[in-house]
Amino acid sequence: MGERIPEVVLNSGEKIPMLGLGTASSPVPHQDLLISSFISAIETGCRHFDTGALYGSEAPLGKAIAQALQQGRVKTRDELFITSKLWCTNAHHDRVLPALKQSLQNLELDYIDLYLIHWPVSSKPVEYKFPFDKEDLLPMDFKAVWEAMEECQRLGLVKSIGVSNFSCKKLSQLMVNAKIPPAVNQVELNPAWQQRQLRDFCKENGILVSAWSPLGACGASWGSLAVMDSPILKEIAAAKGKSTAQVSLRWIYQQGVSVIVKSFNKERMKENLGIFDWELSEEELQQISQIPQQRGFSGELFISPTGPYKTVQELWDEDS
Ligand SMILES: NC(=O)C1=CN([C@@H]2O[C@H](COP(=O)(O)OP(=O)(O)OC[C@H]3O[C@@H](n4cnc5c(N)ncnc54)[C@H](OP(=O)(O)O)[C@@H]3O)[C@@H](O)[C@H]2O)C=CC1
Ligand SMILES: O=C[C@H](O)[C@@H](O)[C@@H](O)[C@H](O)C(=O)O
Repeated sequence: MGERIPEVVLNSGEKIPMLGLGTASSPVPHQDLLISSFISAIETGCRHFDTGALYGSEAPLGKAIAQALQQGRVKTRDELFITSKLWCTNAHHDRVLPALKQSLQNLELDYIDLYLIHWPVSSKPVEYKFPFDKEDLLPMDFKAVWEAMEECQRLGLVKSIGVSNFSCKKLSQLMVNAKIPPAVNQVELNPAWQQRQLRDFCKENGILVSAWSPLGACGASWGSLAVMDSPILKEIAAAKGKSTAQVSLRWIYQQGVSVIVKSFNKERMKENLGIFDWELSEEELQQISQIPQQRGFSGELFISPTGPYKTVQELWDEDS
């Protein structure tokens, strides 16, 4: 068992580990590699796993969980925190529950801990394909989709519900009719994209912000080295005898944001867990606040002349 990972209590009353293993990778590796990576993550002490209908990692994660329980690496399923996400094609009132049941079947689980609306956009309920055809993009009926998400929680199939890639404005629109507030908003967040306005808004509304691409997705086609090559982060890392990745992950955690970091390498998994027994000083935090800000994932994928968002400004609402 590695470093004890701190937990916080969500507005649902459920606890969430403040660091989780991201499982998205493109292309999707062989299922056996994914299963062994997830077993390794459990061995290093990771208990929070982030997947989604989009990722192709639900089934191997389910197999890794079953193996870990059978091998006694975790005593009960309740020790784990499993997040999955509703994809755009199923972001329609009557398709939410069937989509969740499909994810539960893939994961071989009776419930998941957190279910997120993946993007604030629906698409025609055609057979799943990715990349999707932009003419299939549709406005999301926040009220109807969120009512269906709330029903999933009331049925006990999910412990907490939330969103991903929602701006302050879109969160406000969703919360107008919400009977259950979103517990989490999972967004791109790292020292090169600090999302201060969104963090302040979510804190005021009791919503936990969770950071995706905390290392700038340095391995993804659309990712960047803005984090891993940051002179400020590298200088702080050298002075503290930590890695640049650890400084980035620690900075995120020290903002009260949970971290979803992907690594399929056991040594780097261990490295990423080593962020809870030291801290960044006020001076170091001040230095990091000076890092030039640039969103990594533009969201162009969801922009269409016939879609709900015709510009990235309409998607992100100028959050910074
Ligand atoms: N809600 C959403 O829309 C989105 C959610 N996500 C979630 O967030 C997760 C993490 O974000 P992701 O975009 O994957 O990118 P990350 O910022 O987590 O970076 C992952 C990359 O960093 C490498 N890496 C990991 N640890 C280290 C380290 N200590 N030192 C150097 N390199 C390291 C990994 O390589 P290696 O594996 O070889 O270690 C991988 O190539 C995703 O897997 C997914 O679960 C991601 C994007 C969007
Ligand atoms: O949607 C497809 C795009 O790759 C982008 O959405 C992904 O980064 C996805 O959000 C994820 O969760 O990894």
